[in-house]
Amino acid sequence: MRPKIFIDGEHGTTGLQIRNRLAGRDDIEVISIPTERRKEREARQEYLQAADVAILCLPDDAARESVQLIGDAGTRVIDASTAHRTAEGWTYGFPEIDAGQFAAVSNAQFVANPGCWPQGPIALLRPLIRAGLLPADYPVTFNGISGYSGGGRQMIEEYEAKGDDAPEFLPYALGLKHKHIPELKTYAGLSRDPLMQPAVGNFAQGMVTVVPLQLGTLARVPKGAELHAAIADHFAGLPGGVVSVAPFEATDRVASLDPESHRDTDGMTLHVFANDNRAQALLVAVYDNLGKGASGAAVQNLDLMIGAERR
Ligand SMILES: NC(=O)C1=CN([C@@H]2O[C@H](COP(=O)(O)OP(=O)(O)OC[C@H]3O[C@@H](n4cnc5c(N)ncnc54)[C@H](OP(=O)(O)O)[C@@H]3O)[C@@H](O)[C@H]2O)C=CC1
Ligand SMILES: CC(=O)N[C@@H](CCC(=O)OP(=O)(O)O)C(=O)O
Repeated sequence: MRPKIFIDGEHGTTGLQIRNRLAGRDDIEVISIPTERRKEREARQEYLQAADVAILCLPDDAARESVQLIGDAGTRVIDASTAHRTAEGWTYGFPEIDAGQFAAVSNAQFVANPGCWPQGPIALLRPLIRAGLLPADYPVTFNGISGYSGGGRQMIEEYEAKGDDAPEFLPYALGLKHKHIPELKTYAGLSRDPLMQPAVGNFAQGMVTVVPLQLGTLARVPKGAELHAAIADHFAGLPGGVVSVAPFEATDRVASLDPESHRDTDGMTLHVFANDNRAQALLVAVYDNLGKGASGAAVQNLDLMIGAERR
């Protein structure tokens, strides 16, 4: 029997991208709610309970409601929203954070798909903290830029209406309380709240996240090559081949840091740049906010949960 997959919110930005990625697959059956009934509780409950795996591509409150509507039907869930990322009983759907996380996702009933922003900094910082090269209480700041599809249908409509008149680069979350901070802190292994400074650009898809490090403040100052080796060692040999680590290089410009360079891919590329004389380093992650940042990650988690070959 092919597993039945229901995408709750399949007409939204993340949902549509998941549907496109699943189109043409004959190992699963995607069940779709009639468009006009997509917000009716009873109809959603019927589909949520009939599915083997439900993928929630909804605002946080609606995602919580979906879990409640499933009740004890046994449906497995991948939630793309922020609602359950640090919640008890949920498995964090970023399999590459630990070798054992692939099996944890495969066996989980409830998988919280990661947020687009935290994924890059988590991939970069967690191996360094684990290796003892950065202390857990390091005062992390990170900045970055995302395509406007990160803001969902509403932001896409706003940017597309303005066209060239939309701002090229717009910092936001200036209240310093972005909803992704707890997730980043938890899975990077930090003991203090990181300072997050995101921006949105006038392009649809793609993102770059940058963590600058002032290493001179540490009791033992690691060299850039050590940081790179720790990150590269962590990701070497992990299944899936989704996260790759670029060679360590002394350079001022790298064309592949273009946030759109990973558009429509599910991969993530990590870079380390450093000036050892200054005891400074930059950790950089490049990916598609709708690829590894959302829909690509959801399909990767689905494949682990249903035991499908990675495509
Ligand atoms: N876009 C991105 O890069 C990322 C998004 N996410 C998360 O994924 C989730 C979906 O985001 P995104 O796809 O961008 O958002 P969109 O606004 O593009 O899509 C949300 C969808 O949910 C539908 N919806 C809203 N309320 C309900 C409800 N009560 N019942 C059923 N359907 C409902 C909307 O329908 P309608 O439009 O008709 O109101 C819409 O189709 C969010 O939690 C978001 O934070 C996570 C990582 C990255
Ligand atoms: C450009 C933009 O507005 N981006 C969104 C990213 C949303 C997202 O990643 O959604 P989750 O919180 O469900 O992960 C933001 O910063 O809120």
